[in-house]
Amino acid sequence: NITLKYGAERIGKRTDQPMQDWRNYGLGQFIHWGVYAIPGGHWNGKYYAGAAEWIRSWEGMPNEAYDNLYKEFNPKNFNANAWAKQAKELGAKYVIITTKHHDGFCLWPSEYTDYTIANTPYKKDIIGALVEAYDKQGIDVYLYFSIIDWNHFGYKSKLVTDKDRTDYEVFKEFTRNQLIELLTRYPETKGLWFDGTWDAAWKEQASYVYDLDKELREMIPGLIIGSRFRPDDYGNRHFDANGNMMGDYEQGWERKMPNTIEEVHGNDWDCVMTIPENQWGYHSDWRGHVKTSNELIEMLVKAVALDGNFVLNFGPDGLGTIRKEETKLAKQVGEWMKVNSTAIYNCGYLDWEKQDWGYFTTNRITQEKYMVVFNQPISGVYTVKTKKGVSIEKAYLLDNPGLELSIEKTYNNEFLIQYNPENHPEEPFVMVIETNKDQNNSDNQYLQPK
Ligand SMILES: C[C@@H]1N[C@@H](c2nc3ccccc3[nH]2)[C@H](O)[C@@H]1O
Repeated sequence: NITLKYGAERIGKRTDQPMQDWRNYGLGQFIHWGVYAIPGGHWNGKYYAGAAEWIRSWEGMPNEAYDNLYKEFNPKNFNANAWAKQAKELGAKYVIITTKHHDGFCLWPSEYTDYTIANTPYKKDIIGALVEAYDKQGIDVYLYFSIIDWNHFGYKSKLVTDKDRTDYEVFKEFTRNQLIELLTRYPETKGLWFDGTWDAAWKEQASYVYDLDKELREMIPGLIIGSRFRPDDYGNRHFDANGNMMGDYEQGWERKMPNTIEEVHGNDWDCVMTIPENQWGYHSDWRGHVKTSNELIEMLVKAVALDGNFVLNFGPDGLGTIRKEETKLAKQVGEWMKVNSTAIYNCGYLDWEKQDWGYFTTNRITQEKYMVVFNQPISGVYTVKTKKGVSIEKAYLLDNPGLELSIEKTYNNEFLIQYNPENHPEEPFVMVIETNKDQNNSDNQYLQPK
């Protein structure tokens, strides 16, 4: 074990209520919005192949041109209540909103820079409007904040000269001021989602970030901050030199997912996912694979089945409209959630062997168990291997509890549930299974020894 001053503040999951609420969300919405939505991945008639929110870094986009875009930012179609209502219908329990992306443009009227929404034709506080609208829908609000800030003179990716260092000190205080400003203006914030913390310059700031982390957490009790914020004494991120996670949940799953429970190391985690292959901000020409609702639902279920949260990204256009492809998917996923969210909300990992037909989830509060089916077996036989002493007493479809499914028990304690629907289901469906243990749970005030 290596002695660290700035390593993991805790081993194992946080157990307080705010974190239990976070753990039980299941589904979240990411919003990437900013001046990058104006060019939407094109400039001077040329197509930008990278992620649209990175267009400033493209040699086809002169910095001068990009840095003046804010003077035409006037999203006349922006309607925070419409976005929040759509998120409610999607079934998102929380939202993560970009306050400032790598370009440094602030969607709130920060007093620490002129590069903000206050100095655009639109003028009004976008973050304030969104926080209020999502709060009204009962959707918890988290703020995304990029440490990388291409607009600030003091931002450096690495510290070489003495001047770099003195400039960077100014940048560190600017960053601290903006974060305190955000939590002061929006005390409803439940957490911060940091990004852009991979630079060498930032990785040298263990002591400053450790103190800033503490200061921010003291401002809002229960504040939730992931692993993509602090570096340890040696510049390690996410996991310190002893392999312990820093922060409250692992933020390493950007556009990718774990496949086994071992890969999540017993930590809470989120997967943040784009609908196209790699576009967070608005790109008017999505190329490559655009995920279907069934693909997104399977990712959501896989995340929950492995004790994580799934955060689906939306990138509104330069006028504040959520594009039709995203609206369609929000509706499709939302319709599925209306019928099946019982297997998502408050659910997590069940330590039974994964089967080919799909995923197990279990409700952390009621212990009810679910089978979410993506691959219907030709045989109509759904194999379930339980733990020793656990037998399946009952199985039925979540959306048709009256139709009990037949169960066969084999000699080596496997259970074969038979289900042959007349027609091929068009989308994933959920079976509920009840075990002898569940019966005991419901009767446990009588059966357990005094
Ligand atoms: C949540 C995502 N994180 C940002 C990002 N920038 C990256 C640079 C290199 C590799 C991965 C990156 N992800 C993306 O722009 C988006 O905000």
